Amino acid sequence: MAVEPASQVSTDDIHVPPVAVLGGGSFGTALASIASSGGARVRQWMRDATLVDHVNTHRINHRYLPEFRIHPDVVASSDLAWVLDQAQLVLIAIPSGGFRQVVRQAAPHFSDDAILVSTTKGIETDSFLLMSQILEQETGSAHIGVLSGPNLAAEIAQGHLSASVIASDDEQTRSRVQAALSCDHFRVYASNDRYGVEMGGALKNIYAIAVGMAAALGMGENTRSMLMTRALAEMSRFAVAQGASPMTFLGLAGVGDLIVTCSSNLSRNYRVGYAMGEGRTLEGAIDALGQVAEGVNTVSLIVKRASEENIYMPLATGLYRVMFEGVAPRDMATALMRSEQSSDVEFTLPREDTRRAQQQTAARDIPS
Ligand SMILES: NC(=O)C1=CN([C@@H]2O[C@H](COP(=O)(O)OP(=O)(O)OC[C@H]3O[C@@H](n4cnc5c(N)ncnc54)[C@H](OP(=O)(O)O)[C@@H]3O)[C@@H](O)[C@H]2O)C=CC1
Ligand SMILES: O=C(CO)COP(=O)(O)O
Repeated sequence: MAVEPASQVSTDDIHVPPVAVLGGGSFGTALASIASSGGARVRQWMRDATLVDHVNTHRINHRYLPEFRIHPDVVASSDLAWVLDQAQLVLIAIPSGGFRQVVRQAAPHFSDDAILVSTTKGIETDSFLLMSQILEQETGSAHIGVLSGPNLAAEIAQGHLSASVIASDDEQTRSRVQAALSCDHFRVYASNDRYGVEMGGALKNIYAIAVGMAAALGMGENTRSMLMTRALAEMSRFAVAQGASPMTFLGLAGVGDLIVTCSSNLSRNYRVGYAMGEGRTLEGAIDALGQVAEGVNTVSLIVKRASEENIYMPLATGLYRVMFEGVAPRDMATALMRSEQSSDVEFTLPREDTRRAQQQTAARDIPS
């Protein structure tokens, strides 16, 4: 059970709506302190009672964010009903594998009209649903949003200036989250493309694995740039085919998040790729990480869906074959470099136009 610090007991004079954070990992921990710094009553749920005691006693989440001093007013608890009591904003930072189960447990305790926000960058395996769609299914709430952007938890914890996107069709959700999470070092932008923002967050993890692998193999900066730019083309091609706005991929939740996860050793997805590039097996890389890298599951789901819907995703497909079918990364790189010529920005020169031009050239070149 939670231990309430003295500063938490009297919150009657605080008019900022109470916040609940579900998840005791690195991102949930960073977000709880941000919300608390804005003056909200913040309660953070984590399932492990030992970690709860440690957080409340030492103000450190030694398991997930050991260098970070948690805001004095955040109270951790493993009592879900108590954490959610009167909460007007609920931030859910649970990996996609456990997301639905936690939402099901929590749903009976959500306050009427509470704003429910997923911060999770993954896809549910069996249903291919994004986390906000699970929230919709499980609660029927009209106040659902997604928070996504270039937000390495460890950097937020260090106070580095960072920005994110709250995406929702619901204006109240957007403005309440902007108010609750904005502070001197964290800035929240708004979007109404919930699907695009959420899909961007899930997809970029795939390419962080690919770039991590290429880095371990000694790639140059030209290579990194090529991979990231073509990754952006693939991500937007896939998401737009599913209904997202292409413009979203120009923003923080698209190219912004892609840049940070493909550039930093703090990204767990990048680290899985790097470990595989050094010669570890996938299982070895995951074990060495000891945390969730959502991209490992996402790449399988996306490659399957892209194949079913005939969406051209050579990088994701190549990565899948390296990760799960034992193809050597260098052989895959060569195959990709030698594959069919394509257009640069497909929204200006569609791939079909390039292909047609190639066919015409080939026909013209055939000697009669
Ligand atoms: N870390 C980051 O930099 C960022 C992460 N995200 C996203 O946030 C999501 C959460 O990530 P993050 O906080 O980093 O995760 P971590 O891996 O740091 O921690 C995961 C947390 O979720 C808990 N958890 C896992 N499964 C369950 C379950 N079935 N029931 C209850 N609790 C569970 C874990 O509890 P236990 O310790 O008991 O296993 C732990 O508290 C991910 O989808 C990630 O993509 C988004 C932006 C940045
Ligand atoms: O999403 C993230 C940063 O925006 C965190 O990425 P990882 O899950 O790869 O650590």
